Amino acid sequence: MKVGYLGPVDSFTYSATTFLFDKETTAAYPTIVSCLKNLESGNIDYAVVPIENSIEGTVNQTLDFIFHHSTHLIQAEVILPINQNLMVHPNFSEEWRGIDTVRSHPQALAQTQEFLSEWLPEAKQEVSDSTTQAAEWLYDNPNKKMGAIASKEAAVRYGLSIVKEKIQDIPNNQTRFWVLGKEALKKGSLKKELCRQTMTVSMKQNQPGNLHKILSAFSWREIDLTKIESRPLKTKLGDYFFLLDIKAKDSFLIDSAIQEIEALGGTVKNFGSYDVYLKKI
Ligand SMILES: O=C(O)C(=O)C[C@]1(C(=O)O)C=C[C@@H](O)C=C1
Repeated sequence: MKVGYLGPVDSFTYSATTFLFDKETTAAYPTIVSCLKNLESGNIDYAVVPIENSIEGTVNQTLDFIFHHSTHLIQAEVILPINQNLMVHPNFSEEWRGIDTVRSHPQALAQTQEFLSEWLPEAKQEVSDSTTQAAEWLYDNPNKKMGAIASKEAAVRYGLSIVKEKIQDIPNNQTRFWVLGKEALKKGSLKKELCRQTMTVSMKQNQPGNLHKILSAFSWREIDLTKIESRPLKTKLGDYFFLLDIKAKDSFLIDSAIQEIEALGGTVKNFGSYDVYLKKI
């Protein structure tokens, strides 16, 4: 079995991956899309990718790829506490306030905007494919007056100095990661938090009451929606699909809600029913 993830080693996605899988089975990919494409082409059996953060919200790259291209289902979810750290090359640990650029994954930059605007208001913000990739870049460029935002583990791996820890805008920062694959994945040894089902719904055209009709199919059956979000369909301005997360209890009730939505002209795409696991620090 081979499990792909957004790497390199010590990215937050790596931490979510090794919570469920042996390190020996894992393979790092440089971007979310390359990881998901390798799943589609059969080079790996599962892909682990971030989907949502408590500060910055949905990871659109992940959602869009799954909606438009994926033939796999979500088989599990891991929720991970996320502590972001500002690190520099040890050459600059005394004068870190003078760094002119901070690099990280866009999600990590977004999670630390309050810190950056207070402590490094003049520094440029540059994006990297993952937090660890930014740390690796600092290691490769010891003479640049730059900082990276990444995990503690990444700082240790690349011999960088953490100058401020836990710099995310809220203390209880968490990210959800989805494990996609063809085969069901049950981790009997781990306590699951809940079962979730995720689907998208799109309606043929914008008509009054469309969203109300979708929601009422769930509400009168007392099905608990935990998230709803709209994303562009990428057809033309004003066309959207809706992403729905549901607390999965009774699959018969959910199936009948889907039938009702389809009878109303909606197109439903099932992303999967899966167990959710919480990793504690
Ligand atoms: O860059 C990483 O380390 C990742 O695993 C990606 C990612 C994300 O895309 O949300 C994962 C968790 C954090 O929210 C920040 C970055």
